[in-house]
Amino acid sequence: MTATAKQIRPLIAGNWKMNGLKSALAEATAIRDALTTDPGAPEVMICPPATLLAPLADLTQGSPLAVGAQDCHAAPSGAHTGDISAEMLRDTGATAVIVGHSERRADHGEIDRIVLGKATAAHRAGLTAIVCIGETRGQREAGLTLDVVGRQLAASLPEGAGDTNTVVAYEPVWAIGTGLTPSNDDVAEVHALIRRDLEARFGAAGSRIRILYGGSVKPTNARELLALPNVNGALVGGASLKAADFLAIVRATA
Ligand SMILES: O=C(CO)COP(=O)(O)O
Repeated sequence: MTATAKQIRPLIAGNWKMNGLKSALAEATAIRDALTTDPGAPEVMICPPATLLAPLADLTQGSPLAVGAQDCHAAPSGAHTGDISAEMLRDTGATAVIVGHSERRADHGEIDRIVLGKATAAHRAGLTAIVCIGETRGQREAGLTLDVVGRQLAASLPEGAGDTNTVVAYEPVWAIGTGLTPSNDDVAEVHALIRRDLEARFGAAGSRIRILYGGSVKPTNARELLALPNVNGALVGGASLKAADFLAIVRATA
């Protein structure tokens, strides 16, 4: 049976990217203090830079605000200067890690095989892998969106993916940080494709894996985007840096 949107608890995750000195913890504290533990409330997560993972995890311990990282190495330990393993992230108190963000795909040449290794590492360490996929502007204009997204999804998700350890984030590259978003129909079309592929590969678990939309989600457009079929939450960049904006997006799931 296909799970309905109502049965899937939405996730609103903030990706702070390379933003946030210690002073940013004040925003996280404001977010933490505004969250409720209502069963109907969405799950809420902040993914700060690695330097803030441990202090944020301390700050949010026992609260409804979860902490995620932005990247991990595929290996558990070893000679990889500057890298951080999924096990080390887990050790900070993080419970999730974003892998395959388009900025890492572009800046660090992370192809699907590398993303797959990182998602596998996340699972090995007991973290939820938030696996990002999405087309560039050129690919959309060439009519390749569904091909690209389908291919990235198939090649980036490990065999052991399920609804408790995996979240998929659809982030059209051209919508990130630009103020542009796809039309509602276009978002719904891509999310429907992702859902079909997840169900075909993972069966019942595939119907429960959360599919987030990301790319210029703001308080002004969140309610509309979050109401679309198979949109089970949002991965928020710029608007997650200010508590008031982020909380407005959290409330838009109601
Ligand atoms: O890349 C994003 C989240 O991972 C989206 O960023 P913006 O919300 O700033 O467009």
